Amino acid sequence: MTSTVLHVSGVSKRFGGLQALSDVGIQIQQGQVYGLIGPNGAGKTTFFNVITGLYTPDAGCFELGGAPYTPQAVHQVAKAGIARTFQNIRLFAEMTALENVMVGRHVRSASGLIGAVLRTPGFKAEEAAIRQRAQELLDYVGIGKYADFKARTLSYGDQRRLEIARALATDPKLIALDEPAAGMNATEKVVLRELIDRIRKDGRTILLIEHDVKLVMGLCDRVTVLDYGKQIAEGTPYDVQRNDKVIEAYLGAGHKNH
Ligand SMILES: Nc1ncnc2c1ncn2[C@@H]1O[C@H](COP(=O)(O)OP(=O)(O)OP(=O)(O)O)[C@@H](O)[C@H]1O
Repeated sequence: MTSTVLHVSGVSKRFGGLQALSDVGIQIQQGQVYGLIGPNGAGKTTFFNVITGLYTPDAGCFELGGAPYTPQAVHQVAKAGIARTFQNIRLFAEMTALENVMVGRHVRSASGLIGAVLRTPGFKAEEAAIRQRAQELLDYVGIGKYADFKARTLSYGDQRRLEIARALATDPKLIALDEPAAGMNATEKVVLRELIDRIRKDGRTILLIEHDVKLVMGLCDRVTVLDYGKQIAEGTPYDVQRNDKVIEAYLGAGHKNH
């Protein structure tokens, strides 16, 4: 039986005179990789930012895990169960890879800030468990041997994998990846694809914005295509690729062909 992890409908967002999103909706089922594609400026990042609480929409209904969900402050979004990565990697550059993942895990910690400041026994035990889990996640994404390296010293591809480990550390209902393959070379993309596939096989649900259409088509169960803020197609990669509006949006005048 499938269950809906994220149900979003009627999302609109205007920036001054620009309608960046008009009545956009998606439904993501448990265990799916769901792709969001579209030419430059189509509204993908805006949609992502609305779902993850960075932008307040002008309209829209949201349900996460079957319950009403209001994407407001970013930390509330993480607590509600959506973890995201960013187009421009956002790691704590001077912290180690392990510490970066531990920060993600603290979203779920019980002893909280007071426990951390007072270093209560409960906090220390929890800290050890968080450390162990963080190491497991680094191993899982394939960079366990870099646990003690500062994040800024890792290669681009490894930094992206570290971001994914940090997102997984929050035990999210949905993991939202914003252009995870951006700037990667062909070999790194293959490794990334394997990793996303593995995350899916382990029962996680993924929303993916990606410019690399080949990657999206190879990975996703369903895809939504945006163009000028409108949803021009939704369906399986097979169907979407053959949709006339999609072909026009990607190849038509005024758009850069990806
Ligand atoms: N904070 C903002 N203020 C004003 N306009 C914005 C803002 N964010 C996005 N826009 C505009 O909204 C439109 C959609 O942009 P968005 O970044 O969501 O597109 P995108 O599909 O993610 O593009 P890209 O593929 O280039 O990342 C663009 O015309 C953009 O200039």
